Amino acid sequence: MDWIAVFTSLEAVCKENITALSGPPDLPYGDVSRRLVTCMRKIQDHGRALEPVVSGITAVYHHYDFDSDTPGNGYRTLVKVLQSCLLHIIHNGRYIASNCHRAFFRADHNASEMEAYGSVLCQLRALLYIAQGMLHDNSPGQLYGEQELSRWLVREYASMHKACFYGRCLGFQFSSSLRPILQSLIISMVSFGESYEKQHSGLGMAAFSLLTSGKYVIDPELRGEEYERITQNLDMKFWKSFWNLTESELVSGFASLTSTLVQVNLTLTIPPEPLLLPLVSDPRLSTPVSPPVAHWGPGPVNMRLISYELREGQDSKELLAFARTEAPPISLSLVPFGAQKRPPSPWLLIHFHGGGFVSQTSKSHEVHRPGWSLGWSKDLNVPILSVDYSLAPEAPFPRALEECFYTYCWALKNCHLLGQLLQQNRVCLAGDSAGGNLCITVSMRAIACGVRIPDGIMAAYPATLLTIEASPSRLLTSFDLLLPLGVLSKCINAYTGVDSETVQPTEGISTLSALGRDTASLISDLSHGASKWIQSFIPAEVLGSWSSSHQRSLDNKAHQRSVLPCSPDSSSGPRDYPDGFEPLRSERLSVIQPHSCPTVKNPFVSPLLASDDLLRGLPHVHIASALDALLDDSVMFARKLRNMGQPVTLRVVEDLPHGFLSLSGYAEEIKVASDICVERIREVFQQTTLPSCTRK
Ligand SMILES: CCCCCCCC/C=C\CCCCCCCC(=O)O[C@H]1CC[C@@]2(C)C(=CC[C@H]3[C@@H]4CC[C@H]([C@H](C)CCCC(C)C)[C@@]4(C)CC[C@@H]32)C1
Repeated sequence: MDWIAVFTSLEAVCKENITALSGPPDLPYGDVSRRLVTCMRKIQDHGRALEPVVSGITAVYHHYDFDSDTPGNGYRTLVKVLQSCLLHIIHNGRYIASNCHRAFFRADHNASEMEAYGSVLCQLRALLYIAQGMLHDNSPGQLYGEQELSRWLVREYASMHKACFYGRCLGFQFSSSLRPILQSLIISMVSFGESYEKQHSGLGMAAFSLLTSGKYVIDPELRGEEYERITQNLDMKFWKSFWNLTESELVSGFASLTSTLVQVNLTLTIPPEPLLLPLVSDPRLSTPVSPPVAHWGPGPVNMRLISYELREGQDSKELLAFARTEAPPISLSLVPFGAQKRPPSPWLLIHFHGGGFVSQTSKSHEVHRPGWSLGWSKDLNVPILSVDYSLAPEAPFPRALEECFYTYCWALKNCHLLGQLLQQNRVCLAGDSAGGNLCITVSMRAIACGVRIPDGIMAAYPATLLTIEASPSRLLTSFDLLLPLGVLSKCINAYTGVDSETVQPTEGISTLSALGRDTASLISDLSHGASKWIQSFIPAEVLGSWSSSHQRSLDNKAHQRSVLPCSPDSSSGPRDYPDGFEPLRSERLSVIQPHSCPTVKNPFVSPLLASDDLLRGLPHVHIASALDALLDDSVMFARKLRNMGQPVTLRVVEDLPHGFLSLSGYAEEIKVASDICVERIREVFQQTTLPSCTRK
C-alpha cells in the first residue's frame, strides 16, 4: 500500500472541502457547512498525526508474520482497518467537494456520514498509539506482552466511545458485500436486546423485535448507541439466547430452505461406558478411556451424524439404538427408490462447533447455508460427526473437552457404524473459534493418552490463548461486531468456572433444550460484580461527571492520574497519549471482568501455553484466520508449531470477520474462504503418508 499517496490524498481532500465549504456565503446549508469544516479540520489533524505512526508500524510489521508468504498479524490488521477508514473518508470527501453546490446535495446526511468516519478515525488513532506502545514494550517478534492486561488498558477500553463503529460505519473494514448481513445482524441484536430487557418471550419477543427494528434501520446513531449499551450491560443469558437464535425453529426453518439436503441427519446419545483403545506404541496393548466425569460424574454425550449419502452402517440397529431423533433420522424420501446404500467412506470428519464455549449446538452449524457442516458433507461426500458438548457456565472446563475426547475415541472404535471403513481410514477434526480450540486440545489429549491421533486438524479462527493478554489484534475487541471484549471476558469466565456453579443436565434433556434453561441465577451477580470492579478504579466525582455526550472528548488526563493508584502498570500500551490528543469517551463504562484465574493458563485451555512435549506429535494443523481479534492467537500458535518442526499451515482470509463460516451463503468471499477450509480437509484425507493409527 502506498501510504504516502493515501495521506497526500487525505490532506488534499481535507483542504479542498475546507476551502469549498468555508468560502462562499451563498451555500444554502450554513450550519451543516460549519459542521463539515470542523470535522474536516479534525480529520486533517488526525491524518497528520497518524502518518509517522503508520510509517513506524509498517516498517516493522512483517517481522510478526508467520512467514513471508503469509502476511498477517494484528499490526497489519490495525493498519488495514485504518486504511479502509481513510479510503472511505477520501471517497466521501471527494464526493462532497464536487457536489456541495448542487441543488440535490444531501448536506445533513453527508455531514453525519463524515462525522461518523471522523469519530472512527479518532478511535483508531488511539488504538494505533496503543499498538505503537506494544511494539516498543514487547520482545521482538512477540505479539503478546509478558504480563496480563494492564489496568491502564482496561480503563481505556472501559471508557472508550465505541458506538461510532456500530452506526453508519458498521462493517466498513470488511468486504462490502457483507455489510447488509452485518447490518441485519446488529439490528436484530439490538431489537432482540430491547425486547429481552422488557422480558418478552417467545412469539411476543419476535413480534416486539420486528416492530422495534424499524427505528434502528432509520437511525444508525441510535443503533450504534444501543449496541454499545447492550454489549456492555447485558448478561450472559442474553448472549446465549441471541447466539442460539439459529437453533430456533423459525430461523432454522428459513435456513433449511436454502440448505443442502442430506440423507442422514441423526442425533445420538452415547451412554457413559469406559472404552478400551489400542496403544499406538504397541497396538497389542490397550488403554482405558473413561467417560466424561468432571463436575457431576459420568454422563452421556450427545452428538449428530450427518451424511450426504446413506452409507452402510448408518442405518444399522446398533447405531439406531443410540438415536434420539424426534424426526425420522434417515430422510428416506431423499434416498432414491431402489438405490443401494453407499459403501463405507474411508474418511470421517469430527466437528466441534464454536459459540464461545457457552452457546450453539451442532444444529447451529447444520442447517446453515451451504458452506458449513451440511454443505461440507456434500462437498467432501464424507460422514460428519458433530459433538453437542455441554456448555458453560453450567459445564465449565474440562467437561466439554472430556466429552469431545470421549466422542473422538468412541468414533474410532465405532467407525463402521458411522459409515466409515474400519481399515486404513482417515479421521480429521474440524472446528471454528471455540471449536478450533477443542480440536487442538482433543488431539493433545490423544497424544497424552497414547491413543491414535487424528490425521489432521482444520481450525478456523481458533482461540488458542484464553488469558486476558493484550495483543494488537485483540485491540479489535474494543469494536468487534461479534466479539466485543465485554462479551469475550464473560465467555472466558464461564468456561474457566469463575463465578459460576455447575449444574448437572437433567436426565433425558438434550443440550438443545438445556439451552433454554434459565441460567440467570448462576450468573446474576456477574454484571453487578463487574461494574463494581471497574468502578473501584474510578473516584465517585469522576463517575458522576461521566455521563456527558459521547461526542465530547473528556479531558481525562487528570482523571487518569487520579485513578491510577501508582500501580506497577508496566505492561503493554502507552501510559498516556501524545499531548493534545484524547479519544472520544463513552457516556457509560464497559463491563469487563478480567479475573486472573489459574485455569486459563492450563495448556488444555490455552494450547499456546502448552509445553513442547504436549504438542509434539500433533497431526498437520491447518489454520484459517480472519480479520479478527483472534488472529494473533493463530499466528503465534502456528509459529510455535513451526518452530518445533510440526506440520502447520496458516491462511489469513482478509476482509472477513470472526465467525465468517456461520455467515456462509451471504457473500461470495465467504464461499471462497469456506472452499479453502474444504480443500485443507481434503488434503488431510488425501495425504499420501500412512494414516495416524499405523504411524508410531
Ligand atoms: C483492550 C484489549 C484487550 C485484549 C483482551 C483480550 C481478551 C481475550 C481474547 C481472546 C480470548 C478468546 C476466548 C474465547 C473465544 C471464543 C470465541 C467463539 O467461539 O466465539 C463465537 C461466539 C458465537 C459467535 C459470536 C461467533 C461466531 C459467529 C456468530 C454467529 C453469526 C450468525 C449468528 C446469528 C445468531 C444468526 C442469526 C440470524 C438471524 C436471522 C438474525 C451468530 C451471531 C451467533 C453467534 C456467533 C464466535
